Amino acid sequence: MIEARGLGVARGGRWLIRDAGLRVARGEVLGLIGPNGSGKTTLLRCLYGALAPDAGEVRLGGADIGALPRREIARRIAVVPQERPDDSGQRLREVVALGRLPHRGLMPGLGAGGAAAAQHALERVGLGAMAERPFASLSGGEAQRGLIARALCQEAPILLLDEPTNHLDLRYQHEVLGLIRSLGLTVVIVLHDLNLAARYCDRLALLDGGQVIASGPPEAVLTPALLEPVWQVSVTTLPRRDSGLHLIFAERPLDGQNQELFHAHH
Ligand SMILES: Nc1ncnc2c1ncn2[C@@H]1O[C@H](COP(=O)(O)OP(=O)(O)OP(=O)(O)O)[C@@H](O)[C@H]1O
Repeated sequence: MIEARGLGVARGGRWLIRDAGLRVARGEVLGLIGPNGSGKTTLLRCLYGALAPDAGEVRLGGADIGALPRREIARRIAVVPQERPDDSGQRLREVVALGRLPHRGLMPGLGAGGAAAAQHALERVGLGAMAERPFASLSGGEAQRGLIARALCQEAPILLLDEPTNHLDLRYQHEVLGLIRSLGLTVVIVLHDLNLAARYCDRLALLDGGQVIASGPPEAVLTPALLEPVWQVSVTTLPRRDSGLHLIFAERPLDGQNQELFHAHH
């Protein structure tokens, strides 16, 4: 449904992304993982046409995204970016309702359907009671959930998210990722927390130095052999009771304390 082939982005004589390829099937949740500066945001921006690649192409439903009008892309792809929008004194419900823009006709005004969609999206992220709050007054986590509500309100079949759990406490990390999974959308999500990636993604793509160095199901990508050279930490994988795996990190090769923790789980 969305596919990148041979993507390259160059800046200042350096490839930020090099020969990157990925394919996301309909209804699949793909996690983009990789260390700081590995090119995750750059790749994501190419996927929604915000950045034109210097090599390769992104295909959306078979068409080159570079040839599609912005409004058409917005009907098909909703984005939760890393940065908060510039504050223009809007209330939360107004920011969320902006998600309806690609569905509006030429007539101004949101209409009752749009207002109901905004309220419904706010309730899904647990912010139903805060609709009238100025967006600027929200905490980091509330604002983040507000931007997710804006994307849900857009009702696009593809959802791209850049570190959506950044400001969220533990409860909302799981609630929001559980919600995203339950929507049945095609999702590409940048995640720093590899345990969340293991739990909520169908497949992972591992970026390092602008290249996709591994991709596949979490069990195939989250291995000590792949992760340790990339992050320069020691990695231990533990099976989870409910299937899947859990990772433990240490600065050095396993010391006595981590060995004890490991054995306590077995
Ligand atoms: N316009 C630009 N000009 C030069 N270098 C850039 C530009 N934009 C990004 N970069 C560099 O490209 C590399 C990849 O950046 P990117 O933001 O895609 O990484 P990331 O994996 O999302 O990182 P993080 O985990 O820190 O958010 C970084 O080294 C960054 O400094």
